[in-house]
Amino acid sequence: MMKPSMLRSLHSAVSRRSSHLARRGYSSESTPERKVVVLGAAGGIGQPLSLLMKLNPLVTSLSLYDIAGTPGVAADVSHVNTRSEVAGYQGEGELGKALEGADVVIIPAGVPRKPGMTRDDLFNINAGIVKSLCTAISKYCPTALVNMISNPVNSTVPIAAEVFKKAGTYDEKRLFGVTTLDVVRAKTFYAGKANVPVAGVNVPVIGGHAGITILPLFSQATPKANLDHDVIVALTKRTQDGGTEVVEAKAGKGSATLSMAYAGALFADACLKGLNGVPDVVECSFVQSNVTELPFFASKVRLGKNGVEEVLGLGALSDYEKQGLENLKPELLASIEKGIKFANQ
Ligand SMILES: NC(=O)c1ccc[n+]([C@@H]2O[C@H](COP(=O)([O-])OP(=O)(O)OC[C@H]3O[C@@H](n4cnc5c(N)ncnc54)[C@H](O)[C@@H]3O)[C@@H](O)[C@H]2O)c1
Ligand SMILES: O=C(O)C[C@H](O)C(=O)O
Repeated sequence: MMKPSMLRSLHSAVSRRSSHLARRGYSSESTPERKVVVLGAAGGIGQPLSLLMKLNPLVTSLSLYDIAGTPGVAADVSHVNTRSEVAGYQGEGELGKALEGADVVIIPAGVPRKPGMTRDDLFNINAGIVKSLCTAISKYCPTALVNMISNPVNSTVPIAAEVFKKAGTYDEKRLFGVTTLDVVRAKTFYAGKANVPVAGVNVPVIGGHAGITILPLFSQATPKANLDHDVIVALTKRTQDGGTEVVEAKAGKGSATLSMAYAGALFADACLKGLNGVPDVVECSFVQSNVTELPFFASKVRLGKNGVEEVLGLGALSDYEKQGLENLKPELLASIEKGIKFANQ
């Protein structure tokens, strides 16, 4: 028989734990049912991302779709003893069922780069894939938050917007280009140079997701460090070339998959927390925007119950960053216009 004092301390430990989880948006009593769909779930990103979403206690239903290979991935992931139910769907005939009732749809479907390619070289194949998947989203889950990972993000997000507009389902608050990997890289590289613990580092990354359109704002990085200008220039270039660094190291076997799965899981988790009403969820993302004259732009975004609650301004930029911002605009605009044109052909 447990003594009353022991019962009291057990009870207070449990309530401390539940209020800690509730603050992080994880309380099972207050957490609604959430369905997350991964399109391209059998791929290099899709598989580890599916596992990470299975580990997320905010997810109750995990739907894994691909043109092939999903029964195996779903069977494998479904044995993990966490909250969500897992279902695998394979082939276009099952896409509708995969999407129905989705709260968040994550799209890592499409081909990755090989050495020597730009992300734009993927346009011809991936634009068509994204167009058909977004057509299905507008039909089967028009109110889901869409997390676009497929490259070139600078064009695939505008393609998705046009598809949704044509279907009459476009809500700019619900469409996100996932640029979290740029933030993850900027944080890692900055922590190394500033010699600070990476867990406490924050670096906003604005613009887009390709080469010079990726603009990390190290002048706003925290904790502050007095890094020389040439170090900032090198950090900026390394962040912009982070994807290429991985593509070259993989030598023809694809691009970032594990770090991308991590970044995609972080961003989807932020979307779920926003949907669940957790306050002050802020992440960088490539969204419809009027912070510059470009129609889509990555910056800090506050996430809420309807997706984007507020697109935050850029804050103060250094002269180097101001120049970087002007330099990226023509390329980013051309990629956005290319996507819009493709979707309207
Ligand atoms: N946003 C980012 O930061 C970021 C980072 C890394 C990679 N990416 C991009 O993510 C994409 C996927 O990369 P990967 O390494 O996982 O590639 P991968 O080839 O390993 O996997 C892609 C998966 O997509 C599937 N697929 C193809 N057509 C499909 C369709 N119509 N419907 C559903 N699934 C389909 C394939 O069967 C495959 O399983 C690439 O375009 C890559 O450039 C983006
Ligand atoms: O670099 C790529 O092609 C993949 C991705 O966009 C990345 O940044 O790693």
